[in-house]
Amino acid sequence: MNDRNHAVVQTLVSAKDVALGVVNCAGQTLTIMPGQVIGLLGKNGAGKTTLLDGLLGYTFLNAGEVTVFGHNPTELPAEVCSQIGFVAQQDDLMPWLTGSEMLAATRLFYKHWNYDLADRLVDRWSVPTWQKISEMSVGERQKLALVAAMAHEPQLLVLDEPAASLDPLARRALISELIDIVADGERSILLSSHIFSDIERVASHIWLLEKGSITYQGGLDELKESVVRLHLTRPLQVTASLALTTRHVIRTDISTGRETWIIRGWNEALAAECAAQITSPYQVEALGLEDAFVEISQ
Ligand SMILES: Nc1ncnc2c1ncn2[C@@H]1O[C@H](COP(=O)(O)OP(=O)(O)OP(=O)(O)O)[C@@H](O)[C@H]1O
Repeated sequence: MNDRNHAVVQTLVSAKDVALGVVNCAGQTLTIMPGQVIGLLGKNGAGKTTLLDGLLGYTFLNAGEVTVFGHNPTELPAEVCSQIGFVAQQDDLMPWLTGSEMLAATRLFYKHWNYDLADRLVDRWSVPTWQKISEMSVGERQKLALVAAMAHEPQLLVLDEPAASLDPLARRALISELIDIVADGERSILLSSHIFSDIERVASHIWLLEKGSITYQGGLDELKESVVRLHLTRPLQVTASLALTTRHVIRTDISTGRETWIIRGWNEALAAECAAQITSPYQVEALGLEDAFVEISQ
């Protein structure tokens, strides 16, 4: 097998030039590789759910091409479907079944079902499996949907805001399960969430969706390091023009005696330019993921 074939086999999901609904990723290729945990971030209405639906073949694309395990996602063979676990933002559980009946029905679709894992998750999350789904709370339904998506140990787990209705204990349990899932480097997770502390705990990579377009695809740490606040003392004294730096300033706050630049694309070259040319005191403030997202999205 040559390197090119090897790369194709290894890529779990590839999405090129995808357009559907508000999503327009013309000129962009998104990939999910084994072992990656991708946090999909974006404001309300950015198109996260739309993109996930397109990647999994639940919605037809207007343009572009997606492959999932090398197949068109609208025509996935059964053995590929069994390698995918999905929890939708709004669950589609059958309300007339009890939790146990629902899990029993779900496992009929899979050759592999880890009974111990399902029992452990039900126990850990105190899912009332004897109750009818229609009588469960929103959080209990979300936990049941997670058990159903995880018990067949899929190679690709796709979660659309999986923790939105979970209490902090259940959320922590979910994150530790997700960390265990990817520990062997073989399985991958794509999850959208507005809970940035969760994303920071579990994600290796980030897809940042802004108004339907991916504006960042890369490592979590690299994203955090690329957005800084530069706090400058006024009046600002520079020895030459800061052409490179100022091109990357996305916002400026000015108050008495202080000036703050929000810089996107911070790197060694910009740091060196500032160090060489700004003679008045200044500090560089590194940001957490949530602050970086807020600054980028304003
Ligand atoms: N069923 C639908 N019918 C018509 N338009 C829709 C539908 N679902 C989504 N949209 C449109 O697509 C846009 C993106 O919605 P989507 O659910 O993908 O956003 P999102 O990033 O997941 O948002 P949120 O963070 O609020 O879940 C919405 O603003 C809406 O205009």
